[in-house]
Amino acid sequence: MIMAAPLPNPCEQALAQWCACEPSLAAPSRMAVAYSAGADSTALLLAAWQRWPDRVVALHVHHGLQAAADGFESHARGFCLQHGIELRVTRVDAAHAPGQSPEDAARVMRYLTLANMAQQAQAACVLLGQHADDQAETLLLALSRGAGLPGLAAMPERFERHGVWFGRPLLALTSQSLRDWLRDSGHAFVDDPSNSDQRFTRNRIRAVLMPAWEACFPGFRAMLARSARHAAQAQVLLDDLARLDLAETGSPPLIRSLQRLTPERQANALRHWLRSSAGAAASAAQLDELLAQIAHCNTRGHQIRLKVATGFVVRDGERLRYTPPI
Ligand SMILES: Nc1ncnc2c1ncn2[C@@H]1O[C@H](COP(=O)(O)OP(=O)(O)OP(=O)(O)O)[C@@H](O)[C@H]1O
Repeated sequence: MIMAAPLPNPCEQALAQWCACEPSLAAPSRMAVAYSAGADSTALLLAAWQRWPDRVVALHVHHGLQAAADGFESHARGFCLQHGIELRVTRVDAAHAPGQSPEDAARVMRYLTLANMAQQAQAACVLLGQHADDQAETLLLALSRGAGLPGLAAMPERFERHGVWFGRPLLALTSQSLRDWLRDSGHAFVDDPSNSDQRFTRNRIRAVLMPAWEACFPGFRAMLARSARHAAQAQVLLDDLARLDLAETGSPPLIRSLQRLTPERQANALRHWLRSSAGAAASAAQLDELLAQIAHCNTRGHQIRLKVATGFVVRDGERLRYTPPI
């Protein structure tokens, strides 16, 4: 009897291509995979384990608040035991701040926890399982919220957070291709029940918008990914321009120097200053108001005090200053 050859895991090629752009990861001493026990990170974990058999560590974050979290952890333990993959688990309880959604709080806590675990494991990088559908959803979500370029750039293939490198090697693969491979190869994974909860905007985009786009524009995911890359490139240029302008205005910026820039360049420089010095994201309305205040700041007595993010931008003599919340 002729045995069918095992199907190749599509993540293996995607991982090889991603690594080819990362010469520093040609021979990592340790590599971490953020493993939720869901479909995507399961396929990714198996590809990473195939590539670096003795150097992969799976990192699982147990979200204590979620009812199904115990089940995810026990599945993750069983799966890693079965394959001889080292697994590390950390339990977190991410309480959300007023005005912050529970999902955002959980995401922020997850990245911090993954970074800490990766440092303890001395891993060169943490690989994440987001794919082309996630990227398309992120872009559609950004468009629906009127996002600027940083939002339209969607998710980068690599980024640094909390002193640790994170990578997304699967951004060109569709969710369906990963699930088909897992099913055909007989690998088990868990489905997070909250992924089908229609109260979440992202889930409505997945259930309603994505099939409609696919019906009108087959293969639209690759096109959206291309748009996101264009936006990311343009954002790099805007960041370069902001750094040049802030070198002229000083940081914190001199009000008179800001006034010499066009309003668009002022807004770009201020956004960059607030983000890089205080981690503060100004809304479009807040920036408009700040630009109007700067334009009218022509006398010694002109005060500026504007709420931006959770703190205030104030006039401090000749300069602006950001005061974070106490
Ligand atoms: N609890 C967790 N522990 C470790 N990593 C996680 C966890 N939740 C998510 N991740 C990582 O973040 C990526 C994106 O998270 P997201 O919530 O979109 O995925 P998921 O549906 O929970 O899981 P998967 O992407 O594996 O199907 C995952 O692919 C995985 O790499």
